[in-house]
Amino acid sequence: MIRLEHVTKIFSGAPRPAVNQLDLDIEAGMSVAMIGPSGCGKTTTMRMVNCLETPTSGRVLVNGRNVAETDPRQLRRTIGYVIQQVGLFPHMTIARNIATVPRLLGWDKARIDRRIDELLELVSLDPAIMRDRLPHQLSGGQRQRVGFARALAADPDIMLMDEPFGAIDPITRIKLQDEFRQILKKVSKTVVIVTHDIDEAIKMGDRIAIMKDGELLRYDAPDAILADPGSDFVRDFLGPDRAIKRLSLINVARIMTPPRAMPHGASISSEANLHLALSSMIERNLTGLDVTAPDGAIIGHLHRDAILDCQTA
Ligand SMILES: Nc1ncnc2c1ncn2[C@@H]1O[C@H](COP(=O)(O)OP(=O)(O)OP(=O)(O)O)[C@@H](O)[C@H]1O
Repeated sequence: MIRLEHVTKIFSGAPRPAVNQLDLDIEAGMSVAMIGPSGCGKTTTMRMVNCLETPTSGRVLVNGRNVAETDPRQLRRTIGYVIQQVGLFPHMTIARNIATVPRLLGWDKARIDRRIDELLELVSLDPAIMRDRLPHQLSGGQRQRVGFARALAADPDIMLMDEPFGAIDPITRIKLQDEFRQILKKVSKTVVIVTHDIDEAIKMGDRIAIMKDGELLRYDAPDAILADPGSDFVRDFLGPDRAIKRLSLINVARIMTPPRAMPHGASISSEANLHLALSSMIERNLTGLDVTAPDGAIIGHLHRDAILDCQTA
């Protein structure tokens, strides 16, 4: 777990602290999305966790140990770090890039080779095609997958991700968010992700930390924040469509009712969210949809009114 205790960071010559008296507890296995206006201290906070910045005062604890008393190189080997521009070594093959930390840890060649293939498959890249390529021979989305695989290589407990999808086109971005979230849940990592995108924060975070001027303004589950922003700043930050945003947190399966005798003829997956379901109904001018299981079988029915009722629940 990660704990920040009264952490303040003042850069020399700066008129005010970049991070001011920050207290934050992140339980093991939890994903936290940090969001806030540019310059509010998100990246500085994250960089203090892996010792790339040192707090002016206060303590940062990782798994109970004060990072100031830990060897920074050793610490960073136990923390995966993914950044926007990926930072792959340009003259090294994809395989060697992924092998960076395992090599530092002295793993034997066979173990490293197995891990490279396993990780490439995990991020949906074909090892036979990708292993020997150089970073410039990959698309931006593929490079981001490799950066993510590299960060996971030595199976760290913690993953720090600073705008990991910032440079990716919107369609690939949504796909990567879905995939990375699934992978991170499967391998149960503690995750801190910095983002500018509130939809990304809602999707990726079990909790959202909203910062302003170096201070933590709100730290709560996405649904709790969307249901009750608590301040004008947070309300404005979430945007005027927060009721619709809330729908993206609820799966169709949660409110579907048994299948109708007469199917609608238009369907949606039980794993889709209500935002998508409502959008699909509006687009097709329908009041309901059949709900299907992954094998295509109709397992339920979703009425538009049930979605609207959800908002008041
Ligand atoms: N190395 C540094 N030296 C001096 N000031 C810095 C340094 N790094 C960051 N700052 C300042 O600290 C404040 C917080 O910066 P930080 O990068 O943490 O913000 P952020 O919330 O991540 O911003 P953005 O969303 O634009 O990336 C800013 O005012 C920034 O100018």
